[in-house]
Amino acid sequence: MPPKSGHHRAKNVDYEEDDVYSDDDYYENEEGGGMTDEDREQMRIGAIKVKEALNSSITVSDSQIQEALWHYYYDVGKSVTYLKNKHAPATTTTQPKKQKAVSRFDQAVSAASTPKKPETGEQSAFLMPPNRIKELCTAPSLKCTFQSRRANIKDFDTNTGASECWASAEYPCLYPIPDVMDHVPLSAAEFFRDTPWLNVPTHRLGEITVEPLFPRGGLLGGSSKPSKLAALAAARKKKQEEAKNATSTSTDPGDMKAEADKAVALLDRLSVKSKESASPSSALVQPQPVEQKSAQSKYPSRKRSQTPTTAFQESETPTPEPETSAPVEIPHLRAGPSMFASTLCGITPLPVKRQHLDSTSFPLPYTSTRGFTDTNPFTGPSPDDIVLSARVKGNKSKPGPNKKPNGNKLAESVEKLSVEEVPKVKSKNLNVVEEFEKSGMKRMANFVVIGHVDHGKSTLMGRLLYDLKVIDQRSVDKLRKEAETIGKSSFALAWIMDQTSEERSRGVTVDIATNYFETDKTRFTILDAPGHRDFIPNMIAGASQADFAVLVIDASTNSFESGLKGQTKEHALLVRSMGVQRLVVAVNKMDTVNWSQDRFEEISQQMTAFLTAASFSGKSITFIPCAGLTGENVTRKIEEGKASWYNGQTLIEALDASEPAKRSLEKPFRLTVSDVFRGSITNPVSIAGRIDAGSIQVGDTILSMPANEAGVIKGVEVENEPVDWAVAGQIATFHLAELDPVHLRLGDIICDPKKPVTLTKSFTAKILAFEHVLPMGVDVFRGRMSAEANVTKLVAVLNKGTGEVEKKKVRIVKPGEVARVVVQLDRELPLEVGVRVVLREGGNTVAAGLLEMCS
Ligand SMILES: Nc1nc2c(ncn2[C@@H]2O[C@H](COP(=O)(O)OP(=O)(O)OP(=O)(O)O)[C@@H](O)[C@H]2O)c(=O)[nH]1
Repeated sequence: MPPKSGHHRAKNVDYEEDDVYSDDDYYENEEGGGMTDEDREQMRIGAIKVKEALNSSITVSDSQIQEALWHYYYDVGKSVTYLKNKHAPATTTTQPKKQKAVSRFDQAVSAASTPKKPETGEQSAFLMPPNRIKELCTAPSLKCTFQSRRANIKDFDTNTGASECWASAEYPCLYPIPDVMDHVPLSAAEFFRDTPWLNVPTHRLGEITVEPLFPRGGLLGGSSKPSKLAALAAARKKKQEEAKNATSTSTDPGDMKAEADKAVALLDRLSVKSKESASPSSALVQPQPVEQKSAQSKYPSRKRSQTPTTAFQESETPTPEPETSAPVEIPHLRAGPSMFASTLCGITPLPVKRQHLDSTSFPLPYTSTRGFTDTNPFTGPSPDDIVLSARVKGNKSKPGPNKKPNGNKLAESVEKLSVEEVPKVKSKNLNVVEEFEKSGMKRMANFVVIGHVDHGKSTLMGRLLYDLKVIDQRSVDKLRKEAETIGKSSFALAWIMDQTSEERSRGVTVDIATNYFETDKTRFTILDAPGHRDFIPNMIAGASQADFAVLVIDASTNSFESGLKGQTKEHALLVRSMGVQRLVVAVNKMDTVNWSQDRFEEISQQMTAFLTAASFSGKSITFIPCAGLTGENVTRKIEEGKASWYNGQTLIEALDASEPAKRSLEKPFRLTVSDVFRGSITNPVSIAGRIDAGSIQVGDTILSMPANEAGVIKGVEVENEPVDWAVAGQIATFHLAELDPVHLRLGDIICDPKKPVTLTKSFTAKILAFEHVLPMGVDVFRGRMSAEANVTKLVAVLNKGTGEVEKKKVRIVKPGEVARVVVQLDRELPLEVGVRVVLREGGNTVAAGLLEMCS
């Protein structure tokens, strides 16, 4: 049952006359279990394709096909493979080979029952009376191994009381025994009374192997996934095995097959810019071949994790693989016998020999780690030094007239023995704003790539990075090969951005992917957002870090239209209400419409009308025709003769023409946490995020809100290079000290402890309504932070242009209206005036707005 939308709730309200809407609107999304028209259409077409592909090779119901399509986001290939794997084995039971081997048990059972002629194609099927089936499946005293004797009940005939069953060595009993069997009394002993092998001596009886009676579940029946712990253990085990295998070069064809099977899992490791490679210290633990440090390593990207706990689990999972290049001497760690044991056993205890561990055996984590100087335990004074220096300080008599021994020396020295807290991380005490101005740093811009699912966002960004040589040819060739192995060759460029195996196998972006490139003028950060509506919260997190947006639209027939009904409009509205003013509209896949000028103009006109209505200024919107797959008009002009009607900018020129965003350098430091992870062995607590305001430098003390816990900035990295400071607008990584990761959550605000962000329980906001808003329950999103809340009061409807009050006593805010509302949060959030939030309800974006007052 899909969650109720704002539409639904609105229906129960006593409307004013002008507020009445047709019922069709309200139930638009309710039919079809929350499926949109577009979903239904995709489902219909997908089901036809799947049926064609299955080619009546296996019998699968429509609902099973639909389940598979839904699960795989309408990916026909994946759905067909899944259905084949899931249902094909049933046909193997009919293979004559297996049926030949009818066991004596089966013969006995068959003889005792009333046989029914097997149906065509199911020669092995035979009838078994229900009492027998029940005996076989349930009799606790029956000493038989059901691995070879399980009965599968295919169909139960209620008239005859007979079930059509077939014995199978591979398939467990798939259905519960029908209740009607309970009425047929026949014990196991009776059943087997005349069988010669009943008198087998007990010591020769076989062991019982109890197989689960019911299916373990899968896509269509419960979860077949292992628990997180089991998955973790399996991943560890797999990793260890891989490490073992890596040491011995095997040419066994079996190994090669196993390798092929693991293709998808390996993709992560083969990824050009994995999380591990992003970290200098992880490179230390797992040395990479020199050629892997190609041009792209300059701009490695990192996928964001969903939750901080996951982030930690994930980062802890991969255990450092042993270095295979140098033989590692395993130290003998077993302790010698104790004195007591030696006396008892009469052994002369050997002199205690200190274990000498050379640096290759246990490499110190900091031996070659950049930026370690700050964390070297010997650079600072030891605890003894601290006490000694405090003592010296305490004993130092201050010059001046007050220098008089008062007789109470002990009390005086204790008073003076205040041990000053020596910061573990030294600060250079820089004037960061001056440093920034002096640095002559290129201007910086972060842009979020938005648009409906599959409109080509990741491919377009992959192409941009490839053409700008951020990604080298070798890496792209590798990706292409890997994509081909799983039949997704058209996604090779998209894989530059989409790096998780889930994203790659499904062909769908799930979370924000970050990457960097620069032009002569600007250093850009790409935030590639997922297009699928299920991942809107992730898209919001990306949009909250952006200075401007690139809206990608698929120009191909029907795709633009279906995108309009889907996320094209929703994404555009969201970024606008989150403060984004500039929009580059990439009219993509122009190759599919033969670079038609008419199509480009049709899309431009329709989108201009919509975007200006959504309060984007016409001057801030640029339309660029392009084709990410072929690369035309991305960084190079369109091939001559293809689109002589267009002589405007390429995509990269349009990006470069964007005005740099204003940076609030002088404001108190604010950072929105978008990732929490283990940076390296020496940096166990690291966060990443965009600096919203102010500046920061190594050694600064920070406060994590809402936990209200202090910590110290131990290191800063911008684009994976260590730096001394960072300023507003930059997306950076921060290694923290003296802060327990339990106090960090995605979406938290890191701030200046002297000017901390306030915790808010209730706020007044100016919102733009996407759906009907009335006093209702909502989820408030800010970056990756979210909390349950209630819209408690509709204060007024405002004029869109001037913001003046147009109507008080509001009972409902209609879609498209701007209103002032009061929102009560279920828990305190670090929110301030001027912050932008999104209100969602039941998976739909209801409104977005700007905080005007917090309390
Ligand atoms: N013909 C053609 N196909 C393209 C073009 N750009 C992308 N595609 C194809 O469109 C499909 C989807 O591309 P993606 O880049 O994954 O789309 P996306 O918008 O990033 O998808 P999500 O991130 O999951 O929303 C792939 O099969 C691409 O090969 C193009 O310019 N021309």
